[in-house]
Amino acid sequence: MLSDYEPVSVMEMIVSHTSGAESRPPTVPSWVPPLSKSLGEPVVRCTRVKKEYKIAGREDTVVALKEINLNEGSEFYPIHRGEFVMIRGPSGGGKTTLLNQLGTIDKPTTGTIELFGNIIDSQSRDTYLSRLRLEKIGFVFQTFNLLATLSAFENVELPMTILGRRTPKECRQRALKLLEMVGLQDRVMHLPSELSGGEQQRVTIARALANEPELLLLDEPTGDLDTRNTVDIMDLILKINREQHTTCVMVTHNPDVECYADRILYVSDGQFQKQAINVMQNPLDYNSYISFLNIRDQGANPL
Ligand SMILES: Nc1ncnc2c1ncn2[C@@H]1O[C@H](COP(=O)(O)OP(=O)(O)OP(=O)(O)O)[C@@H](O)[C@H]1O
Repeated sequence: MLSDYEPVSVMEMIVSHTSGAESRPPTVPSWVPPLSKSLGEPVVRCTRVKKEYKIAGREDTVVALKEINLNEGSEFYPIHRGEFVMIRGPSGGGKTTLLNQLGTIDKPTTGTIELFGNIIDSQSRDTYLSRLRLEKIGFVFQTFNLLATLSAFENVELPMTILGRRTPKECRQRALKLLEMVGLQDRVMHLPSELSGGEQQRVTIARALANEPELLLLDEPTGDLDTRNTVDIMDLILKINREQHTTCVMVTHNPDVECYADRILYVSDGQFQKQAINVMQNPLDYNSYISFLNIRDQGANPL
């Protein structure tokens, strides 16, 4: 579906730079510095990462990622500490496969991923990957994935108990603090089924932050939410990104939330097709966001 990543989005109207293999002007340097805010050092790199899936009962494979690069030698530069990157592109293009590689849920068939100095390749052991995941990465999915029989509080406390770096008292205190941070101090003992969709996603975010991850991976976190909750959740993610300098990588189909990212990577046919860098710096409040979308829908450039 071309419309999924062709220049129709909010970001495309406010973007300062796009690049694509076929159209890159010769003046664009191979390494483009992030423009939107002061970022830290490079923390995530991909070097010739290829992912092939074997299909049961068949000889051929599905190539979901075709030797992608996210490093200094490529026009798609590494992800920097504190950067907010979105991944967009058509269905089947390889977005979730890429997120799974960055999240150590899956290993590349060939090539290497570097995550905060840790190298991942086809030989990486599952115990090494799961430890990395527990210590460094927080996940937020579209479908919340909360444990149904545990309260909001217990869901947030659980990853800290598993990691075992805090005393039980510290785990409890931190779980309460995180639930307060996401605005759920009055819903602490509620089960997931007793919470709205937006509230459940807040619990998921609090849980993802429990072990102070360096990388927050989000797969369509607003996919099941209405516009009001989408804005609230995006504001919360942005706050975490800005205030705690947590590096965020988010897959989305929604062009209307692109304005929250520092950089958008467009993935199609298993490759990065282009990237856009946001120079607009202003998170939008709900009312300006809605009028922004209305203006956009009327076909006028809001700027
Ligand atoms: N476990 C698997 N086994 C075989 N093929 C797979 C597997 N997972 C994904 N694929 C294939 O790899 C390609 C990329 O899939 P992926 O889920 O990464 O795309 P996507 O961009 O996230 O799509 P969507 O937006 O629909 O979620 C697709 O052709 C898909 O059919």
